[in-house]
Amino acid sequence: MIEIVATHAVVPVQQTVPLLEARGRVLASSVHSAIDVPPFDNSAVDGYALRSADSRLASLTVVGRIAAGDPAPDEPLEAGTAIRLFTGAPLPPGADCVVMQEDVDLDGSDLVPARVKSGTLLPGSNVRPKAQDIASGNTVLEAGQLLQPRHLGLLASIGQHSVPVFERLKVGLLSTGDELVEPGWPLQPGQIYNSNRYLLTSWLQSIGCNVIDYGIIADTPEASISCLERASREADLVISTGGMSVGEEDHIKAAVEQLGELGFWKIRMKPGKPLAFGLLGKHRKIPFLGIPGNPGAAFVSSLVFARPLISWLQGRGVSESSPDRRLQMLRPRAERLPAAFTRDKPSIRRDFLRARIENGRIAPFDNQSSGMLMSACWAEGLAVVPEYDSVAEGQLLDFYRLGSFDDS
Ligand SMILES: Nc1nc2c(c(=O)[nH]1)N[C@H]1C(S)=C(S)[C@@H](COP(=O)(O)OP(=O)(O)OC[C@H]3O[C@@H](n4cnc5c(N)ncnc54)[C@H](O)[C@@H]3O)O[C@H]1N2
Ligand code: MOO
Repeated sequence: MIEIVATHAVVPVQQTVPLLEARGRVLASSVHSAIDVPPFDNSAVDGYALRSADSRLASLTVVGRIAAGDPAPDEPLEAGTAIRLFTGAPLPPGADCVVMQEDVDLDGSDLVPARVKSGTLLPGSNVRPKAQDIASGNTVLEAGQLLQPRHLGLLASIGQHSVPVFERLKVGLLSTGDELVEPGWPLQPGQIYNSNRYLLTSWLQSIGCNVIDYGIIADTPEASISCLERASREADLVISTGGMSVGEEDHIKAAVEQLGELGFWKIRMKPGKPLAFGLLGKHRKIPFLGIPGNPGAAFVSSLVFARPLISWLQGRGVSESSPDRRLQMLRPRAERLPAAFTRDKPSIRRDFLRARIENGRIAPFDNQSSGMLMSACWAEGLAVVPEYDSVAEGQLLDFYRLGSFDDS
């Protein structure tokens, strides 16, 4: 899937946004620092700056005071003297260490290093040297980095007030199914509420996408073709839910074939079997992901398939040296944890169980029906039972915490 996308996808367009609007966006070009951080040698503690050789003296004379925010004095510190200073204050020239105030006594302007153990105050003690964190010219972040609060803090530390990011991915979302009704309306016999639209819209927004919501599309070939054709012009990625299976009312697959090409359909995964992937459009080809209608299947397949695809299209990891490395970086990380259950009958599909960790072991939700969302809300993650495998109690399985899909 990613190989096909990599062939057709274009690098997203860049824009510059203020730092406080950049959380969850993807950095469009690498950032180099124009300054040293910290910009000057400064004290790591509240105390007194001195020459380390003078720490053996019985007393030193305190000759001044430097607060954080003050400039360093011009004159070098003379032998036998010390300067009162505070955490973050610049080290005066001539001084090479700072003694903590708890380790000294003060007698008027005389400083007595009463509790300084011999040989412990050395050049550099309690000093944070200039450029300790970042040297001017260093690359601090690579293009393709997903910007989290810590990255914004780093960018602020080098004085950057705006940041180049890729434009938000536009995801066209459509729900199919004549049985679907929006929440807020009464249910008629045979109807159910459209939960996938809310699950997927809010999730897509939470991972930095702009959602173009096409609502509920009637189960007809005409409606499916017309909506997908429009979406292929307006969106960068189209996701549909429902209509992927084998019934006469399932028209999405045929519409994709007519408007572009179907890459694959059906996958040995549970839930999520009728998942489809394709490309829409004759000239500008945009990816299409058909997610099964069952809400539990929509939940699992959006994490397992849509998430890495979206990350790729968002430009994450563009600085990686090869597509394989990039893909590796975009994959969620699994933990290996023992099963608290047994399963005798192997399945021909890879099973993604909605599960919790209880006493360090994987405990799946009782009912794994793909029509259910209670299991998704109860779960802390997805446990993977490989295809053709039975499970013995204590057997180690891959467990993907739900957060691992979004933080990777
Ligand atoms: N004869 C076969 N029938 C089915 C097969 C199969 O292989 N052979 N596969 C089953 C599996 S597995 C799944 S998963 C579903 C997927 O079907 P579709 O993707 O075609 O989805 P629908 O038929 O439209 O709906 C399935 C189910 O989900 C409900 N649904 C649909 N959309 C929503 C929504 N937006 N919000 C809430 N619920 C939704 C719908 O009412 C159905 O109950 O097919 C099996 N059948
Ligand atoms: O693949 Mo379906 O999602 O098992 O119910």
